[in-house]
Amino acid sequence: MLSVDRLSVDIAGTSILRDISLDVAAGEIVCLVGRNGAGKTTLLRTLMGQLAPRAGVVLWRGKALAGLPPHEVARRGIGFSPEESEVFASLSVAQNIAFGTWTRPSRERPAADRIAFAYEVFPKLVTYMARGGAELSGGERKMVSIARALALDPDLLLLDEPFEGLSPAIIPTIAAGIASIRASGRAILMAESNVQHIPHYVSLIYVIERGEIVFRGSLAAARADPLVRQVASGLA
Ligand SMILES: Nc1ncnc2c1ncn2[C@@H]1O[C@H](COP(=O)(O)OP(=O)(O)OP(=O)(O)O)[C@@H](O)[C@H]1O
Repeated sequence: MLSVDRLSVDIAGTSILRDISLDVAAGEIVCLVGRNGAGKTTLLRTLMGQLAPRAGVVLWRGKALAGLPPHEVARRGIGFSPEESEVFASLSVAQNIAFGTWTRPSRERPAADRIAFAYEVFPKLVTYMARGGAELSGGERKMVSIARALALDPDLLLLDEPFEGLSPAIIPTIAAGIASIRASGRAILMAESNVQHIPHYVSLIYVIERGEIVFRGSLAAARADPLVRQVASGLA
């Protein structure tokens, strides 16, 4: 479904990602693990078309994404919830979630159905619909951010550290939402710096260190790997 082949990205003349190769199959949950500054956000932003690679190929359903702007990448079925959530403070929760649905018209699934699915994933949001974006906790903002991405009906959802900075009390709610997204058959590529946050049903782990993939394997293999133990926090 998504195939990344030897992707390299420079920012302001500095090499940030080098020769990244990675695959996500339909319906799979793939986790990109690495410490802060390893390059996880840079990779997700490049996949979304927010950064241009220096070299390499990104294929989505067999077609190159090179040069497409972020809204075109989203139209092709890739959604993104950034680490900072990026909820619009001046819009209500309902407006934030509906925002942009017109950019992905679909005759099979009208916007109302896609929005309804987003509320099914995070039922608590129904009670906050009228609340302003500026009046939300970090966990509520995270739910709105993921729900907004879901309302565009992505087949692949990119989640950048969805648990980062959240209160422990809200983490199970976000984890349950991710589980229901997975149950709906959508694929997820999730960046994470803490191995304890990785769902046990993850299909594949990639570990990124200083802009390079240094490990690819199962969660059990990752937990047993001495190199992974050095670069990923949360390993017991
Ligand atoms: N706009 C930028 N200008 C210069 N350097 C940048 C820029 N964006 C990212 N970097 C650098 O690229 C490297 C990778 O950053 P990135 O944000 O991708 O890491 P990360 O793994 O997502 O970590 P974090 O969780 O801390 O965001 C870091 O060294 C960072 O300082």
